[in-house]
Amino acid sequence: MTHIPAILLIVNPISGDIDKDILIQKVEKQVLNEGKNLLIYKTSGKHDIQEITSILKENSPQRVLVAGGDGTIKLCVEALQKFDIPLGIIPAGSANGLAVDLGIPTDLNNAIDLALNKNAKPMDILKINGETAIHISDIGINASLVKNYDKSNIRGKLGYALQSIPTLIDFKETFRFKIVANGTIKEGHAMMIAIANSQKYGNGAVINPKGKLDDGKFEVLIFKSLQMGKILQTIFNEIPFDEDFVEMIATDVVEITTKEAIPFQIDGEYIEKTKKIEAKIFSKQAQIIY
Ligand SMILES: Nc1ncnc2c1ncn2[C@@H]1O[C@H](COP(=O)(O)OP(=O)(O)OP(=O)(O)O)[C@@H](O)[C@H]1O
Repeated sequence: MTHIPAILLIVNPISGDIDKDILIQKVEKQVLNEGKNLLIYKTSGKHDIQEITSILKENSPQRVLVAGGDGTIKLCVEALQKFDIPLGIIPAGSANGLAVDLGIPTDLNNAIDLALNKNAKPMDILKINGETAIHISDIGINASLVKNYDKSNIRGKLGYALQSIPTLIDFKETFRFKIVANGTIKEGHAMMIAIANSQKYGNGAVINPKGKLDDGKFEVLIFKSLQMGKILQTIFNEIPFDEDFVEMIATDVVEITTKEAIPFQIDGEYIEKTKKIEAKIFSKQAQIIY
């Protein structure tokens, strides 16, 4: 009996606002045209990593396609850790931070075509306080903005813009930090410290122009300035990144401690206030198609 190669499509039914039935039909059509089998797994939000792992073991798909936002991509990256299978991304979340950063097409047909046909490239993955991180994490003013946005009902760019007002009320002063990286210690005051392997937030704002996804290093970006307006304009992608205004440390491991507990987010998801962050890079842990 000849073996028919399989493609596994992992769909988050609740992420973003794309119609997932149409998405599945489009993927199905292309996969069948290529003479392959399509397996579909819809996430439930519970035990997804275990479920995906057993499908991978049983079916050894040629590639995995994920339709969801950063949270869904992250769980696929975790499930794929022990397998050498490429992961293609079909942006179907609300913000799609990593997909924007990787330049994945927003057009559904083009994204599917790329995910099914292009070769994968290795990508470094971060562990931050024990959590897998695939995009940009930070403490300070942006994490505070993410927290306020999560609590509000207005989505999208306007939602973020509106939350800049309560964020500025909450977050008026710099915080004291200590960074240990590359065998050196740096201390000072900052409005925000980001940990980034890639370059851009989901709105396209470049905050880490030197970020490379496969160099075994990530960047710690210290936004020291008290010019709050300029920081927010950078985050909102209204002004270009100004190197003079941000200090950058390239490293493979970092410990950041702060005097007080500071708002903290990983990949657009608010975690909690924290006083200590430990981050480490794991070189070329994922095979991503982009
Ligand atoms: N069937 C489901 N019901 C409820 N929650 C789910 C389900 N499937 C997945 N989830 C949850 O969805 C979250 C991931 O969503 P994801 O980040 O991919 O989308 P998003 O929030 O719309 O996009 P983005 O991160 O781009 O803003 C995870 O917390 C996961 O547990």
